[in-house]
Amino acid sequence: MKLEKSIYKEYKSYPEKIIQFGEGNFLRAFVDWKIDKMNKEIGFNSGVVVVQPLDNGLVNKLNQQDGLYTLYLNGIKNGEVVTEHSIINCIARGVNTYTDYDEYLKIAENPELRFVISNTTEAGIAYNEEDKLEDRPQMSFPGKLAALLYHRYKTFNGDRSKGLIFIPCELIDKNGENLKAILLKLADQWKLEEDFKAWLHEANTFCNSLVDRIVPGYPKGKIQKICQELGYEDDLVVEGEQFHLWVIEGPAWVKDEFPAHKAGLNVLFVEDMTPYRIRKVRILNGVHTSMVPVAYLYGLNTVRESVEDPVVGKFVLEAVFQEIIPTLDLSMEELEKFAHDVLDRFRNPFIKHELMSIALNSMSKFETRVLPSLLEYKNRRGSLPKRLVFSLAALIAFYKGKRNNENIHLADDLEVLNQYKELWGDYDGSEDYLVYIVKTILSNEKIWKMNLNEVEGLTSAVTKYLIVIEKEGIKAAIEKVMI
Ligand SMILES: NC(=O)c1ccc[n+]([C@@H]2O[C@H](COP(=O)([O-])OP(=O)(O)OC[C@H]3O[C@@H](n4cnc5c(N)ncnc54)[C@H](O)[C@@H]3O)[C@@H](O)[C@H]2O)c1
Ligand SMILES: O=P(O)(O)OC[C@@H](O)[C@@H](O)[C@H](O)[C@H](O)CO
Repeated sequence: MKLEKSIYKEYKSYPEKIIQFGEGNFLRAFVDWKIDKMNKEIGFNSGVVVVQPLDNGLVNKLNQQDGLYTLYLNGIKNGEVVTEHSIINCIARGVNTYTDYDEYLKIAENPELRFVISNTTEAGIAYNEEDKLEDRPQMSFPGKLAALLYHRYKTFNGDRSKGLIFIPCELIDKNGENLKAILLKLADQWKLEEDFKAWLHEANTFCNSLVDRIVPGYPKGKIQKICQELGYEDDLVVEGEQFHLWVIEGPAWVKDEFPAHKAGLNVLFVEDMTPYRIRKVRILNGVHTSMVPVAYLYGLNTVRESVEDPVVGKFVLEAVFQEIIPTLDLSMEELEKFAHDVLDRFRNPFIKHELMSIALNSMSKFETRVLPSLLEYKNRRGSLPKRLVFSLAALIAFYKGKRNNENIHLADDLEVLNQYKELWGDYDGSEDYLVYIVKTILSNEKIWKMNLNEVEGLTSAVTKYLIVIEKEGIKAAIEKVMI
Protein backbone atom coordinates (compact mmCIF):
# COMPACT_ATOMS: atom_id res chain seq x y z
CA MET A 1 0.00 0.00 0.00
CA LYS A 2 1.41 3.35 -1.09
CA LEU A 3 1.10 6.57 0.92
CA GLU A 4 -1.56 8.72 -0.78
CA LYS A 5 -4.58 10.72 0.28
CA SER A 6 -6.96 7.75 0.12
CA ILE A 7 -5.14 6.10 3.03
CA TYR A 8 -4.54 9.30 5.02
CA LYS A 9 -7.82 10.08 6.73
CA GLU A 10 -6.74 13.54 7.99
CA TYR A 11 -5.83 14.67 4.44
CA LYS A 12 -6.68 18.32 3.82
CA SER A 13 -6.28 20.45 0.77
CA TYR A 14 -5.15 24.09 1.14
CA PRO A 15 -5.22 27.01 -1.29
CA GLU A 16 -1.90 27.44 -3.10
CA LYS A 17 -0.30 30.53 -1.56
CA ILE A 18 3.32 29.44 -1.65
CA ILE A 19 5.53 28.54 -4.58
CA GLN A 20 8.60 26.55 -3.62
CA PHE A 21 11.62 26.07 -5.86
CA GLY A 22 13.25 22.81 -4.85
CA GLU A 23 11.86 19.52 -3.68
CA GLY A 24 14.96 18.36 -1.82
CA ASN A 25 15.26 16.78 1.59
CA PHE A 26 16.04 19.98 3.41
CA LEU A 27 12.99 21.94 2.28
CA ARG A 28 10.71 19.02 3.00
CA ALA A 29 12.15 18.45 6.49
CA PHE A 30 12.28 22.12 7.41
CA VAL A 31 10.12 24.64 5.53
CA ASP A 32 7.28 22.29 4.60
CA TRP A 33 7.25 20.87 8.11
CA LYS A 34 6.88 24.40 9.49
CA ILE A 35 4.09 25.27 7.06
CA ASP A 36 2.33 22.01 7.86
CA LYS A 37 2.51 22.88 11.55
CA MET A 38 1.24 26.42 10.90
CA ASN A 39 -1.67 25.01 8.90
CA LYS A 40 -2.56 22.46 11.53
CA GLU A 41 -2.03 24.64 14.62
CA ILE A 42 -2.78 28.25 13.72
CA GLY A 43 -4.96 28.01 10.62
CA PHE A 44 -2.33 29.42 8.23
CA ASN A 45 -4.33 27.76 5.46
CA SER A 46 -1.56 27.73 2.85
CA GLY A 47 -0.71 25.06 0.31
CA VAL A 48 2.66 24.76 -1.40
CA VAL A 49 3.16 24.22 -5.10
CA VAL A 50 6.57 22.70 -5.56
CA VAL A 51 8.62 23.46 -8.66
CA GLN A 52 11.40 21.09 -9.61
CA PRO A 53 14.34 23.29 -10.64
CA LEU A 54 16.33 20.62 -12.45
CA ASP A 55 15.40 18.16 -15.17
CA ASN A 56 15.77 15.25 -12.75
CA GLY A 57 13.98 15.30 -9.47
CA LEU A 58 11.23 14.06 -7.24
CA VAL A 59 8.04 15.83 -8.30
CA ASN A 60 6.69 12.75 -10.07
CA LYS A 61 7.05 10.82 -6.86
CA LEU A 62 5.52 13.69 -4.91
CA ASN A 63 2.50 13.76 -7.21
CA GLN A 64 2.12 9.98 -7.04
CA GLN A 65 1.87 10.38 -3.26
CA ASP A 66 -0.53 13.38 -3.49
CA GLY A 67 2.23 15.55 -2.02
CA LEU A 68 2.33 13.46 1.17
CA TYR A 69 5.45 12.08 2.83
CA THR A 70 6.62 10.96 6.26
CA LEU A 71 9.05 13.03 8.28
CA TYR A 72 11.06 11.58 11.16
CA LEU A 73 12.53 14.00 13.68
CA ASN A 74 15.06 12.44 16.01
CA GLY A 75 17.13 14.01 18.74
CA ILE A 76 16.95 15.99 21.93
CA LYS A 77 13.86 18.15 22.55
CA ASN A 78 13.51 20.10 25.81
CA GLY A 79 16.26 17.95 27.31
CA GLU A 80 14.51 14.68 26.43
CA VAL A 81 15.53 12.15 23.79
CA VAL A 82 12.70 12.17 21.28
CA THR A 83 12.01 10.29 18.09
CA GLU A 84 8.74 11.10 16.39
CA HIS A 85 7.23 10.95 12.93
CA SER A 86 4.34 12.60 11.13
CA ILE A 87 2.82 12.86 7.69
CA ILE A 88 3.40 16.24 6.07
CA ASN A 89 0.36 17.44 4.17
CA CYS A 90 0.99 21.02 2.99
CA ILE A 91 2.24 20.24 -0.54
CA ALA A 92 -0.60 20.65 -3.01
CA ARG A 93 1.28 19.40 -6.08
CA GLY A 94 4.58 19.35 -7.89
CA VAL A 95 5.34 20.89 -11.28
CA ASN A 96 8.17 19.96 -13.60
CA THR A 97 9.20 22.98 -15.67
CA TYR A 98 10.87 20.70 -18.21
CA THR A 99 7.69 18.79 -19.06
CA ASP A 100 4.91 21.22 -18.00
CA TYR A 101 6.16 24.72 -18.70
CA ASP A 102 2.69 26.12 -19.38
CA GLU A 103 1.44 24.73 -16.10
CA TYR A 104 4.44 26.36 -14.44
CA LEU A 105 3.68 29.84 -15.85
CA LYS A 106 0.04 29.45 -14.84
CA ILE A 107 1.07 29.40 -11.18
CA ALA A 108 1.78 33.14 -11.61
CA GLU A 109 -1.85 33.78 -12.55
CA ASN A 110 -3.12 32.81 -9.11
CA PRO A 111 -4.07 36.02 -7.24
CA GLU A 112 -3.71 34.24 -3.89
CA LEU A 113 -0.03 33.43 -4.43
CA ARG A 114 2.00 35.31 -1.80
CA PHE A 115 5.29 33.61 -0.93
CA VAL A 116 8.30 32.36 -2.90
CA ILE A 117 10.53 29.95 -1.05
CA SER A 118 13.61 28.26 -2.46
CA ASN A 119 16.54 26.04 -1.74
CA THR A 120 18.43 25.25 -4.88
CA THR A 121 21.80 24.65 -3.10
CA GLU A 122 24.63 27.15 -3.08
CA ALA A 123 24.92 26.72 -6.85
CA GLY A 124 21.30 27.71 -7.51
CA ILE A 125 21.24 31.50 -7.09
CA ALA A 126 23.46 32.15 -10.09
CA TYR A 127 23.23 34.38 -13.14
CA ASN A 128 23.21 32.57 -16.45
CA GLU A 129 23.69 34.94 -19.36
CA GLU A 130 22.38 32.33 -21.79
CA ASP A 131 18.88 32.30 -20.28
CA LYS A 132 16.24 33.93 -22.49
CA LEU A 133 12.65 34.92 -21.79
CA GLU A 134 11.47 32.63 -24.62
CA ASP A 135 13.24 29.52 -23.23
CA ARG A 136 10.98 26.74 -22.00
CA PRO A 137 12.40 26.48 -19.40
CA GLN A 138 15.29 28.81 -18.69
CA MET A 139 18.28 26.90 -17.41
CA SER A 140 18.90 28.67 -14.10
CA PHE A 141 16.57 29.06 -11.13
CA PRO A 142 16.65 32.90 -11.31
CA GLY A 143 15.96 32.65 -15.06
CA LYS A 144 12.86 30.51 -14.45
CA LEU A 145 11.73 32.81 -11.67
CA ALA A 146 12.22 35.98 -13.75
CA ALA A 147 9.99 34.52 -16.48
CA LEU A 148 7.33 33.59 -13.92
CA LEU A 149 7.39 37.04 -12.33
CA TYR A 150 7.16 38.78 -15.69
CA HIS A 151 4.15 36.62 -16.50
CA ARG A 152 2.55 37.67 -13.20
CA TYR A 153 3.31 41.32 -13.89
CA LYS A 154 1.68 41.05 -17.31
CA THR A 155 -1.30 39.04 -16.08
CA PHE A 156 -2.20 41.65 -13.46
CA ASN A 157 -1.13 44.70 -15.52
CA GLY A 158 1.59 45.65 -13.06
CA ASP A 159 -0.86 45.70 -10.11
CA ARG A 160 1.29 46.62 -7.07
CA SER A 161 -0.93 44.52 -4.80
CA LYS A 162 0.09 41.31 -6.58
CA GLY A 163 3.72 41.33 -5.45
CA LEU A 164 5.26 38.48 -3.51
CA ILE A 165 7.38 37.87 -0.42
CA PHE A 166 10.62 35.98 -1.13
CA ILE A 167 12.29 33.91 1.56
CA PRO A 168 15.20 32.02 -0.01
CA CYS A 169 16.99 29.40 2.09
CA GLU A 170 20.18 28.87 0.08
CA LEU A 171 23.23 29.01 2.32
CA ILE A 172 24.77 32.02 0.63
CA ASP A 173 25.24 35.41 2.19
CA LYS A 174 22.36 37.85 1.54
CA ASN A 175 20.49 35.23 -0.46
CA GLY A 176 17.40 37.43 -1.03
CA GLU A 177 19.41 40.46 -2.12
CA ASN A 178 21.47 38.35 -4.49
CA LEU A 179 18.39 36.79 -5.99
CA LYS A 180 16.80 40.20 -6.53
CA ALA A 181 19.97 41.57 -8.15
CA ILE A 182 20.02 38.67 -10.64
CA LEU A 183 16.33 39.15 -11.47
CA LEU A 184 16.97 42.83 -12.21
CA LYS A 185 19.98 41.93 -14.35
CA LEU A 186 17.86 39.47 -16.34
CA ALA A 187 15.15 42.11 -16.75
CA ASP A 188 17.80 44.38 -18.32
CA GLN A 189 19.24 41.62 -20.44
CA TRP A 190 15.79 40.65 -21.71
CA LYS A 191 15.00 44.33 -22.33
CA LEU A 192 11.80 44.19 -20.25
CA GLU A 193 9.96 47.45 -19.64
CA GLU A 194 11.21 49.80 -16.92
CA ASP A 195 7.86 49.49 -15.14
CA PHE A 196 8.48 45.76 -14.62
CA LYS A 197 11.64 46.64 -12.72
CA ALA A 198 9.73 49.26 -10.76
CA TRP A 199 7.13 46.56 -9.95
CA LEU A 200 9.91 44.24 -8.75
CA HIS A 201 11.14 46.98 -6.41
CA GLU A 202 7.85 48.37 -5.21
CA ALA A 203 5.51 45.41 -5.01
CA ASN A 204 7.89 42.63 -3.94
CA THR A 205 9.78 42.02 -0.72
CA PHE A 206 13.04 40.12 -0.75
CA CYS A 207 14.06 38.78 2.67
CA ASN A 208 17.43 37.27 3.45
CA SER A 209 17.31 34.15 5.53
CA LEU A 210 19.47 31.63 7.33
CA VAL A 211 18.36 28.09 8.01
CA ASP A 212 19.65 25.53 10.47
CA ARG A 213 18.61 21.90 10.84
CA ILE A 214 20.68 18.81 10.13
CA VAL A 215 18.82 16.73 7.56
CA PRO A 216 20.58 13.55 6.51
CA GLY A 217 17.62 12.86 4.22
CA TYR A 218 16.29 9.55 2.97
CA PRO A 219 17.05 6.75 5.45
CA LYS A 220 18.38 4.36 2.81
CA GLY A 221 19.76 1.71 5.15
CA LYS A 222 16.57 1.21 7.17
CA ILE A 223 13.80 2.10 4.77
CA GLN A 224 12.35 -1.41 4.60
CA LYS A 225 12.04 -1.61 8.36
CA ILE A 226 10.52 1.88 8.48
CA CYS A 227 7.88 1.10 5.83
CA GLN A 228 7.03 -2.15 7.59
CA GLU A 229 6.43 -0.24 10.82
CA LEU A 230 4.46 2.50 9.07
CA GLY A 231 2.29 -0.03 7.26
CA TYR A 232 2.64 1.78 3.91
CA GLU A 233 5.25 2.39 1.23
CA ASP A 234 6.71 5.88 1.12
CA ASP A 235 9.43 6.79 -1.40
CA LEU A 236 9.91 10.20 0.16
CA VAL A 237 10.58 9.46 3.82
CA VAL A 238 12.93 12.07 5.19
CA GLU A 239 14.85 12.18 8.44
CA GLY A 240 16.07 15.22 10.34
CA GLU A 241 17.13 16.29 13.81
CA GLN A 242 14.82 17.94 16.34
CA PHE A 243 16.79 21.20 16.42
CA HIS A 244 15.64 23.91 14.02
CA LEU A 245 16.24 27.62 13.58
CA TRP A 246 15.15 29.98 10.80
CA VAL A 247 16.43 33.55 10.95
CA ILE A 248 14.58 35.88 8.59
CA GLU A 249 15.87 39.38 7.83
CA GLY A 250 13.25 41.66 6.36
CA PRO A 251 10.64 44.30 7.18
CA ALA A 252 8.91 43.78 10.53
CA TRP A 253 5.47 43.31 8.94
CA VAL A 254 6.56 40.02 7.29
CA LYS A 255 6.15 38.43 10.71
CA ASP A 256 2.43 39.27 10.61
CA GLU A 257 1.95 37.57 7.27
CA PHE A 258 4.15 34.61 8.20
CA PRO A 259 3.36 34.15 11.90
CA ALA A 260 5.46 31.04 12.47
CA HIS A 261 6.23 32.07 16.04
CA LYS A 262 2.53 31.69 16.88
CA ALA A 263 2.86 27.99 16.12
CA GLY A 264 5.75 27.81 18.61
CA LEU A 265 8.34 27.56 15.85
CA ASN A 266 11.89 28.79 16.32
CA VAL A 267 11.68 31.47 13.62
CA LEU A 268 13.40 34.77 14.40
CA PHE A 269 12.57 37.95 12.49
CA VAL A 270 15.57 40.24 12.73
CA GLU A 271 16.92 43.46 11.23
CA ASP A 272 20.38 42.01 10.66
CA MET A 273 21.05 38.30 10.37
CA THR A 274 24.82 38.67 9.88
CA PRO A 275 25.90 37.56 13.38
CA TYR A 276 23.69 34.45 13.18
CA ARG A 277 25.01 33.60 9.74
CA ILE A 278 28.67 34.01 10.62
CA ARG A 279 28.26 31.95 13.79
CA LYS A 280 26.51 29.10 12.02
CA VAL A 281 28.53 28.97 8.82
CA ARG A 282 31.91 29.31 10.52
CA ILE A 283 31.22 26.98 13.45
CA LEU A 284 28.70 24.34 12.37
CA ASN A 285 29.39 24.18 8.64
CA GLY A 286 33.07 25.06 9.15
CA VAL A 287 33.54 22.14 11.52
CA HIS A 288 31.69 19.81 9.14
CA THR A 289 33.77 20.84 6.15
CA SER A 290 37.14 20.91 7.89
CA MET A 291 36.45 17.58 9.58
CA VAL A 292 35.35 15.62 6.51
CA PRO A 293 38.68 15.02 4.68
CA VAL A 294 40.56 14.35 7.92
CA ALA A 295 37.97 11.99 9.41
CA TYR A 296 37.20 10.19 6.17
CA LEU A 297 40.84 9.51 5.33
CA TYR A 298 41.23 8.41 8.95
CA GLY A 299 38.75 5.61 8.18
CA LEU A 300 35.58 7.05 9.69
CA ASN A 301 32.28 7.38 7.86
CA THR A 302 29.84 9.44 9.89
CA VAL A 303 29.81 12.71 11.80
CA ARG A 304 28.96 11.01 15.07
CA GLU A 305 31.82 8.47 14.79
CA SER A 306 34.17 11.36 14.05
CA VAL A 307 33.33 13.57 17.01
CA GLU A 308 33.31 10.54 19.31
CA ASP A 309 36.66 9.22 18.06
CA PRO A 310 39.39 9.96 20.65
CA VAL A 311 41.82 11.34 18.08
CA VAL A 312 39.61 12.94 15.44
CA GLY A 313 37.16 14.17 18.10
CA LYS A 314 40.02 15.93 19.91
CA PHE A 315 41.22 17.41 16.61
CA VAL A 316 37.73 18.79 15.96
CA LEU A 317 37.35 20.17 19.47
CA GLU A 318 40.69 21.95 19.28
CA ALA A 319 39.93 23.29 15.81
CA VAL A 320 36.65 24.84 16.91
CA PHE A 321 37.69 26.22 20.29
CA GLN A 322 41.27 27.23 19.49
CA GLU A 323 41.10 28.20 15.83
CA ILE A 324 37.56 29.06 14.74
CA ILE A 325 35.99 30.77 17.77
CA PRO A 326 38.94 33.17 18.33
CA THR A 327 38.31 34.60 14.85
CA LEU A 328 34.72 35.64 15.64
CA ASP A 329 33.57 38.87 17.27
CA LEU A 330 30.43 37.71 19.07
CA SER A 331 30.26 37.18 22.82
CA MET A 332 32.65 34.42 23.85
CA GLU A 333 30.07 32.88 26.16
CA GLU A 334 27.49 32.65 23.38
CA LEU A 335 29.99 31.29 20.89
CA GLU A 336 31.20 28.59 23.24
CA LYS A 337 27.65 27.59 24.12
CA PHE A 338 26.75 27.43 20.44
CA ALA A 339 29.82 25.28 19.71
CA HIS A 340 29.03 22.89 22.57
CA ASP A 341 25.44 22.60 21.34
CA VAL A 342 26.64 21.91 17.80
CA LEU A 343 28.95 19.15 19.01
CA ASP A 344 26.05 17.66 20.98
CA ARG A 345 23.94 17.77 17.80
CA PHE A 346 26.73 15.97 15.97
CA ARG A 347 26.61 13.24 18.65
CA ASN A 348 22.89 12.67 18.05
CA PRO A 349 22.59 8.87 18.30
CA PHE A 350 19.60 8.76 15.94
CA ILE A 351 21.22 10.52 13.07
CA LYS A 352 23.59 8.76 10.72
CA HIS A 353 25.07 11.71 8.88
CA GLU A 354 27.46 10.39 6.26
CA LEU A 355 30.68 12.35 5.85
CA MET A 356 30.45 11.72 2.13
CA SER A 357 27.14 13.55 1.89
CA ILE A 358 28.77 16.62 3.42
CA ALA A 359 31.80 16.20 1.12
CA LEU A 360 29.81 17.33 -1.94
CA ASN A 361 31.52 20.44 -3.42
CA SER A 362 34.10 20.48 -0.63
CA MET A 363 36.44 22.87 -2.43
CA SER A 364 33.97 25.76 -2.65
CA LYS A 365 32.65 24.91 0.82
CA PHE A 366 36.18 25.18 2.22
CA GLU A 367 36.47 28.61 0.65
CA THR A 368 33.23 29.94 2.17
CA ARG A 369 33.12 28.01 5.43
CA VAL A 370 36.72 27.43 6.60
CA LEU A 371 39.11 29.74 4.77
CA PRO A 372 37.72 32.92 6.41
CA SER A 373 38.61 31.47 9.85
CA LEU A 374 42.06 30.44 8.64
CA LEU A 375 42.84 33.88 7.21
CA GLU A 376 41.35 35.79 10.12
CA TYR A 377 43.36 33.70 12.58
CA LYS A 378 46.55 34.60 10.69
CA ASN A 379 45.44 38.21 10.63
CA ARG A 380 44.81 38.35 14.37
CA ARG A 381 47.56 36.11 15.68
CA GLY A 382 50.24 36.45 13.02
CA SER A 383 50.63 32.66 12.86
CA LEU A 384 48.71 29.97 10.99
CA PRO A 385 46.03 27.80 12.66
CA LYS A 386 47.67 24.41 12.30
CA ARG A 387 44.55 22.25 12.42
CA LEU A 388 42.74 24.23 9.72
CA VAL A 389 45.91 24.19 7.63
CA PHE A 390 46.14 20.44 8.18
CA SER A 391 42.56 20.12 7.05
CA LEU A 392 43.44 21.92 3.81
CA ALA A 393 46.31 19.47 3.26
CA ALA A 394 43.93 16.57 3.98
CA LEU A 395 41.45 18.05 1.50
CA ILE A 396 44.10 17.98 -1.25
CA ALA A 397 44.91 14.38 -0.28
CA PHE A 398 41.18 13.53 -0.25
CA TYR A 399 40.86 14.68 -3.87
CA LYS A 400 43.38 12.02 -4.85
CA GLY A 401 40.26 9.89 -4.70
CA LYS A 402 41.67 7.00 -2.67
CA ARG A 403 41.21 5.83 0.89
CA ASN A 404 43.79 3.06 1.06
CA ASN A 405 42.63 0.76 -1.75
CA GLU A 406 39.10 2.06 -1.81
CA ASN A 407 37.97 4.67 -4.36
CA ILE A 408 36.44 7.84 -2.96
CA HIS A 409 33.36 8.94 -4.91
CA LEU A 410 34.31 12.57 -5.34
CA ALA A 411 31.50 14.97 -6.21
CA ASP A 412 32.44 18.49 -7.18
CA ASP A 413 32.53 20.91 -10.04
CA LEU A 414 33.86 19.16 -13.17
CA GLU A 415 36.72 21.64 -13.55
CA VAL A 416 37.85 20.96 -9.99
CA LEU A 417 37.67 17.20 -10.49
CA ASN A 418 39.59 17.39 -13.77
CA GLN A 419 42.32 19.52 -12.28
CA TYR A 420 42.85 17.06 -9.44
CA LYS A 421 42.68 14.09 -11.79
CA GLU A 422 45.42 15.56 -13.92
CA LEU A 423 47.56 16.58 -10.96
CA TRP A 424 47.33 13.33 -9.02
CA GLY A 425 47.47 11.29 -12.24
CA ASP A 426 51.03 12.50 -12.87
CA TYR A 427 52.20 12.05 -9.28
CA ASP A 428 55.63 10.37 -9.32
CA GLY A 429 55.95 9.84 -5.56
CA SER A 430 58.43 12.71 -5.15
CA GLU A 431 58.20 15.47 -2.58
CA ASP A 432 58.91 18.02 -5.32
CA TYR A 433 55.78 16.93 -7.09
CA LEU A 434 53.71 17.36 -3.90
CA VAL A 435 55.06 20.91 -3.66
CA TYR A 436 53.88 21.41 -7.24
CA ILE A 437 50.40 20.03 -6.43
CA VAL A 438 50.00 22.33 -3.44
CA LYS A 439 51.24 25.39 -5.33
CA THR A 440 48.91 24.66 -8.24
CA ILE A 441 45.83 24.13 -6.06
CA LEU A 442 46.57 27.14 -3.85
CA SER A 443 46.90 29.35 -6.93
CA ASN A 444 43.38 28.51 -8.17
CA GLU A 445 41.82 31.95 -7.83
CA LYS A 446 38.52 30.77 -9.23
CA ILE A 447 38.04 28.70 -6.08
CA TRP A 448 39.78 30.79 -3.43
CA LYS A 449 39.07 34.27 -4.91
CA MET A 450 42.77 34.96 -4.27
CA ASN A 451 46.15 33.31 -4.72
CA LEU A 452 46.63 31.46 -1.46
CA ASN A 453 50.35 31.07 -2.16
CA GLU A 454 50.57 34.73 -1.21
CA VAL A 455 49.56 33.98 2.39
CA GLU A 456 52.84 33.96 4.23
CA GLY A 457 53.92 30.45 5.21
CA LEU A 458 50.77 28.71 3.95
CA THR A 459 52.23 26.89 0.95
CA SER A 460 55.06 25.39 2.97
CA ALA A 461 52.80 24.48 5.91
CA VAL A 462 50.26 22.73 3.67
CA THR A 463 53.03 20.97 1.77
CA LYS A 464 54.66 19.80 5.00
CA TYR A 465 51.41 18.16 6.12
CA LEU A 466 50.63 16.74 2.69
CA ILE A 467 54.05 15.07 2.57
CA VAL A 468 53.47 13.40 5.96
CA ILE A 469 49.95 12.31 4.95
CA GLU A 470 51.33 10.80 1.74
CA LYS A 471 54.47 9.23 3.17
CA GLU A 472 53.34 8.11 6.62
CA GLY A 473 49.56 8.05 6.38
CA ILE A 474 46.86 10.22 7.95
CA LYS A 475 47.12 8.57 11.39
CA ALA A 476 50.79 9.46 11.84
CA ALA A 477 50.16 12.87 10.31
CA ILE A 478 47.31 13.83 12.63
CA GLU A 479 49.42 12.89 15.64
CA LYS A 480 52.07 15.34 14.50
CA VAL A 481 49.60 18.18 14.26
CA MET A 482 48.11 17.43 17.68
CA ILE A 483 51.40 17.78 19.55
N1 LIG B 1 20.68 18.61 4.45
C1 LIG B 1 21.00 19.45 5.42
O1 LIG B 1 21.32 19.08 6.56
C2 LIG B 1 20.92 20.92 5.17
C3 LIG B 1 20.76 21.76 6.26
C4 LIG B 1 20.75 23.13 6.05
C5 LIG B 1 20.92 23.63 4.80
N2 LIG B 1 21.05 22.78 3.75
C6 LIG B 1 21.20 23.37 2.44
O2 LIG B 1 20.20 22.89 1.59
C7 LIG B 1 20.74 22.58 0.29
C8 LIG B 1 19.98 21.40 -0.24
O3 LIG B 1 20.14 20.32 0.63
P1 LIG B 1 19.23 19.02 0.52
O4 LIG B 1 19.65 18.15 1.65
O5 LIG B 1 17.82 19.39 0.41
O6 LIG B 1 19.74 18.42 -0.86
P2 LIG B 1 18.91 17.62 -1.96
O7 LIG B 1 19.93 17.02 -2.83
O8 LIG B 1 17.89 16.75 -1.34
O9 LIG B 1 18.13 18.77 -2.79
C9 LIG B 1 18.79 19.65 -3.62
C10 LIG B 1 17.78 20.54 -4.32
O10 LIG B 1 18.48 21.57 -5.00
C11 LIG B 1 18.14 21.56 -6.38
N3 LIG B 1 19.35 21.94 -7.14
C12 LIG B 1 20.57 21.36 -7.07
N4 LIG B 1 21.45 22.02 -7.87
C13 LIG B 1 20.75 23.03 -8.45
C14 LIG B 1 21.08 24.07 -9.38
N5 LIG B 1 22.30 24.18 -9.88
N6 LIG B 1 20.08 24.93 -9.77
C15 LIG B 1 18.84 24.81 -9.27
N7 LIG B 1 18.49 23.86 -8.39
C16 LIG B 1 19.42 22.98 -7.98
C17 LIG B 1 17.66 20.17 -6.68
O11 LIG B 1 16.78 20.17 -7.77
C18 LIG B 1 16.94 19.82 -5.38
O12 LIG B 1 15.65 20.36 -5.37
C19 LIG B 1 22.22 22.33 0.52
O13 LIG B 1 23.02 22.86 -0.49
C20 LIG B 1 22.51 23.06 1.83
O14 LIG B 1 23.18 24.27 1.56
C21 LIG B 1 21.04 21.45 3.91
O1 LIG C 1 24.12 20.82 3.10
P1 LIG C 1 25.49 21.22 2.61
O2 LIG C 1 26.00 20.19 1.65
O3 LIG C 1 25.55 22.61 2.10
O4 LIG C 1 26.48 21.21 3.87
C1 LIG C 1 26.63 20.07 4.64
C2 LIG C 1 26.29 20.36 6.10
O5 LIG C 1 27.31 21.17 6.65
C3 LIG C 1 24.96 21.06 6.28
O6 LIG C 1 23.96 20.36 5.61
C4 LIG C 1 24.55 21.20 7.74
O7 LIG C 1 24.18 19.96 8.26
C5 LIG C 1 23.40 22.16 7.84
O8 LIG C 1 23.77 23.40 7.27
C6 LIG C 1 22.87 22.32 9.25
O9 LIG C 1 21.89 23.32 9.27
